[in-house]
Amino acid sequence: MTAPGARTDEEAEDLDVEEVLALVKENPGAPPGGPVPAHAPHHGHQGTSHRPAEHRHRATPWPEARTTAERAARSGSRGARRAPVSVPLDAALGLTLAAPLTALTDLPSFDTSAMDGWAVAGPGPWSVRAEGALAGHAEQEPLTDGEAVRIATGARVPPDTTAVLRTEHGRSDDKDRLHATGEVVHGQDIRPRGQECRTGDQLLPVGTLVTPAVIGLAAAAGYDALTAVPRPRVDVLVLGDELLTEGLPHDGLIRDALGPMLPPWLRALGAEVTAVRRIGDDAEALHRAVTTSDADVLVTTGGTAAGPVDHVHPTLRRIGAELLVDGVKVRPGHPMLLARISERRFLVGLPGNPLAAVSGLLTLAEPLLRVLAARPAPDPYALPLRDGVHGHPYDTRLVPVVLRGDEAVPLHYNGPAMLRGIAAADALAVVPPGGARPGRETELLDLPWAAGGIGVCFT
Ligand SMILES: Nc1nc2c(c(=O)[nH]1)N[C@H]1C(S)=C(S)[C@@H](COP(=O)(O)OP(=O)(O)OC[C@H]3O[C@@H](n4cnc5c(N)ncnc54)[C@H](O)[C@@H]3O)O[C@H]1N2
Ligand code: MOO
Repeated sequence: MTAPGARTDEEAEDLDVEEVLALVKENPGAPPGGPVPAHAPHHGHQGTSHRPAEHRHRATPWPEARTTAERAARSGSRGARRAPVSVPLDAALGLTLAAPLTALTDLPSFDTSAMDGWAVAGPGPWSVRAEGALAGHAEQEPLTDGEAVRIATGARVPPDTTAVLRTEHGRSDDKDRLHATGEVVHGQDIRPRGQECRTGDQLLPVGTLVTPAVIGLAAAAGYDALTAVPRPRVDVLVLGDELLTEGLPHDGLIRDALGPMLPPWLRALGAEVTAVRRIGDDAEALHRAVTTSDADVLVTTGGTAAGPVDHVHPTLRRIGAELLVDGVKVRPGHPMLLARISERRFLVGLPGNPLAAVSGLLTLAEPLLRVLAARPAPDPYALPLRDGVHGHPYDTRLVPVVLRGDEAVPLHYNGPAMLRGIAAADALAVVPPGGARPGRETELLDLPWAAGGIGVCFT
């Protein structure tokens, strides 16, 4: 039973963000307490008040939406993942190993000098051979006791070498005999064959993300190509008649922010972007684009809500797609959706409001693409919020933050239609329903260019 004056869940879901903020301020008992950053107010249609009640109740809680997206990518006999392929080293950055990296050679593959100096045999002084040993050159004759040869770092040490004497630790007398200026330890500055690995040793397991260092190790270990999970192919379909691809906004037309933003972001999430198509608000063109694409994942932008030209739901119904997520209890971005359009193909519907699209990207596309690309899940982490953040009563909020020391600082300009906050952000804070007080530990979603910065996002 509902207490007099209290709002029911359904009524509260009907609140738009401005109303929710007002409600929190009016009620001193409601969290969060303390000062609240002056978030820019949200304008336009924020709420679900225009949507039919049965639609609202299908909205999935935010954490569950993410696990649904992961599960969808895993379902089926071998999951929806593409079969492993052999990829040349220079194209493998950001992929995941589908076979262990096993050494094809000993490393080093021969006994090597670790320093520039002389290879020596037995105790000094030594007579020095006329011809030196350079890296990459033919093997030298064995040394005999009392003999030395000039040697470069990385050169093969001649057979029967007992030590390498660094240039700075040797001097020649007037008869051109070489003396050590200090103690010479047997084996010093020789890298023995197989010191790092033997042929057949496993260097890295299946599932390793291919970083620049992995590419370097693979090359050193004899590989020309790697067996890897290919990037899932993604077509981006940008909906909306109001969008310009260049110049200044005019006459009610605005610049398309998502067409330029999504491809590099999707690549950072492990995808290969195979096409970016501008569809307009044309149901037939959307149907054609969806049914003729052979991408693994279609990402649409806009057209997810219930307006007269919102064609995503009708198109999914027309092709008999299975809606796995139809609305998420998250602000911004709640009309986002995930559908299975055939056994191994998916459609992620991102809302048109740009920050709402980012929210959909990180809530649905990130887990889906991560599993399809066989990337490891990032370790969840949390930091205290420096300032309190108002929450929605029932929905999670994603709020751009910068990381300063051990704190996350919420940014202004976090309205659904704004990119100003996220463009300056290091991460998105996951603010639970009800909000967060200053100092509260809050889960953070890293942005791909902020996390470790290995640059896979820019490939
Ligand atoms: N009756 C309802 N109206 C709205 C609801 C609702 O539940 N019922 N939800 C609101 C929320 S929340 C959001 S978010 C938006 C989502 O709308 P759509 O996904 O249908 O997107 P559009 O209507 O096409 O566009 C919304 C907004 O975003 C601008 N936009 C679209 N594409 C781009 C782009 N590529 N670059 C920059 N800006 C873009 C577009 O011009 C609109 O201003 O719906 C609310 N309404
Ligand atoms: O306002 Mo809507 O929550 O998705 O951006």
